[in-house]
Amino acid sequence: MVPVAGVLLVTIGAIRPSGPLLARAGVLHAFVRPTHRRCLAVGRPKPKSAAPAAAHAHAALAGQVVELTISSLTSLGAGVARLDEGYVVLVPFVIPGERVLARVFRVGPSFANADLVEVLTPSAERVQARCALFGRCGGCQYQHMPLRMQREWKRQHVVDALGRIGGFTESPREAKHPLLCAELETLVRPTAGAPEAYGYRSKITPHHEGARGEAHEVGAIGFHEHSRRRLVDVDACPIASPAINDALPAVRAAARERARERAARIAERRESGERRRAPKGATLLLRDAEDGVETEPRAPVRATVHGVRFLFPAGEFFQNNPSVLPALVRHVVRRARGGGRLDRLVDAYCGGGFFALCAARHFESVVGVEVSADNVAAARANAERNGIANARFEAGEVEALFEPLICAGGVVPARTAVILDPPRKGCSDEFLQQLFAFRPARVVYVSCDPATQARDALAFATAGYALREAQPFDLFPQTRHIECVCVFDRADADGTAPLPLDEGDATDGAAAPGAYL
Ligand SMILES: C[S@@+](CC[C@H](N)C(=O)[O-])C[C@H]1O[C@@H](n2cnc3c(N)ncnc32)[C@H](O)[C@@H]1O
Repeated sequence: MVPVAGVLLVTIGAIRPSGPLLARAGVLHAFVRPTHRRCLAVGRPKPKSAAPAAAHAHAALAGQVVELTISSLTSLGAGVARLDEGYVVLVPFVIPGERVLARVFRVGPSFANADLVEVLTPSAERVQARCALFGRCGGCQYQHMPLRMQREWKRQHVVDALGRIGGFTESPREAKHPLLCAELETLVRPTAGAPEAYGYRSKITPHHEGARGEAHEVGAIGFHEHSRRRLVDVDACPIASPAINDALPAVRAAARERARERAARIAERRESGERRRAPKGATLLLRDAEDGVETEPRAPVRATVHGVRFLFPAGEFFQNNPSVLPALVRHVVRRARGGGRLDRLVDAYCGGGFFALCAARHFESVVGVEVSADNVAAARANAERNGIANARFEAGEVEALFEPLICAGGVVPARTAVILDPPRKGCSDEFLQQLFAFRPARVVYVSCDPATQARDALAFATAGYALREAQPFDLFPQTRHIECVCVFDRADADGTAPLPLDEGDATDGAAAPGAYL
C-alpha cells in the first residue's frame, strides 16, 4: 500500500469484471465475512476471522481514502474490493468491475467498511438514480443498477446462500447428503418481478426524533442514513406509491405540529416543577390501500388480491408491493397444488390468512396457524366476508399447535401441501421436527431471508426432502431485499411419480418469470 497525496493506493488481486462466475467466487468471501452476525443468527458455526495480525496489517486503512476495484456484491448489497490475504473492503452503491475512491471508516479483523467518495471508472451499465437522497438514505441500495442487473444479483445471492449455508453442491463427493447434490444453477430460477421499478411500495413508516430547542422544532423526518444511526429528511420517496408521495407533505407537517405541541406541553409542566422526560420521537404510517392513504395504524383498510377482498388494520403486516402480489400468490398456489394431486393445505405462520384465503378455492380444506390472535381474528373475518367456508384458523405458535392440530387431526400427509412463510429468523427446529414427522407431500417455503431459508433447506434435505425449485421474486426493486419461494418434495414418495411443479406441466415449462406477469 502506497499513500499518495492523502489517497491510499491499494493493490488489488486479479480483476474479473464479469457476472455470475466472479460473483460465485467473490460472494463466498463477501457473504461470510460481512454478514458475520447474520451467520450466527442462522445457526452456522462462527466463521473464522482473519488472524489478528491481518487486522493489524490493515489498521492503517482507518480514515484513509483508498482506490479500489470492486469484484462482487454481498447479500447486503455492498460492493466487495478484495485486498491481500482475503481481506475485503465493503463499499456501498457500486457495481462489480468499477474502480472507485472510498473512505474507510471502520476496520475489522477480516473486513473494513468504507463510504463511496467517487466512481473513477463507472460500469457501462450504471444508471442515474431517481432519488436525490440515493447514497445517503439507507432505504435503497441498488438505484444505480438497471433492474435486470439487480435481479441477476438477487438470484445469485439465493444461489450463494443455498450453496454456502445450505450445503448444496453439484459434486456428489462433496455433498454431505445425497439430497444436497443438486445443480443450483438450474434449480434457482431467474428472479421474477413486476415492471414497476419505482412507485410500488404501498406502505412506508418514516420516523422522527422528539422536538428540541426553544421553538420545539423537529429535525429530520425520514429513514436512517446508510450505515449510520442518523435520520435523513425524506420529503419524497420514489419507491413509494404516487398516492403516498402526494400525502407525504401534509403528514409530515402534521407530525411536526403534533411533536411541537407535545414538546411545548412537556416544557410547561417542567416549568411548573413536574418531572418530565424529554419529548419522544415517533414513527409515522402511510398505508396506500383501496380507500386512499391511511395514517392511523388501527384503522381498517381494504385490498383485493387473487379475487379475495381483505380488510385489515392499516398498521398490520400486509405484503406491500401490490404490483407483484398477484404473481407471487399465483406461483405459491400453483406450487402448493402439486399439479392438482394435493387438495389439503396447511398455511403455517399464516398472518391474516393471506395465502390460505387466496388458495382456499383451489383446495378441499385449509388450516391456518398463526401466533397473533389479532391476525387470526382478521383471517376468520376475511374468510367470512369472502364466503370461504373451507378454511379455518387457529391462534398459537406452530410449535405448540402443529402436532395436535395437524399430525393428530386426520389430515392426510400424502395429499397435503404446507405453505411456510415464517418471519426473517426462519423456522424453529422444534417446529421442523414436527413437520418432518408428519411428512407432508410438499412444502412451499416463502422467505424474505435467503440465509435462514438456506439453513432450513439443509434440514429439509437431511429429513428426506428434495429441493425442487427456488423462485426469487423482486418484491422490492432498488433495494437488496429478496423474497424467495422454495419447493420441497418428499423424496421417498413410495414409488409414486414425482409431483409436477405446476398444473398439467410436469416439466414446468411455465415457470419462466414472464409466465406470471
Ligand atoms: C412473514 S409474516 C407472514 C404472514 C402471512 N403469510 C402474509 O403473507 O401475510 C410471518 C407471520 O408469522 C407469525 N409468527 C411468528 N412466529 C410464529 C410462530 N412461532 N408460530 C406461529 N406464527 C408465528 C407472525 O405473527 C407473522 O404473522
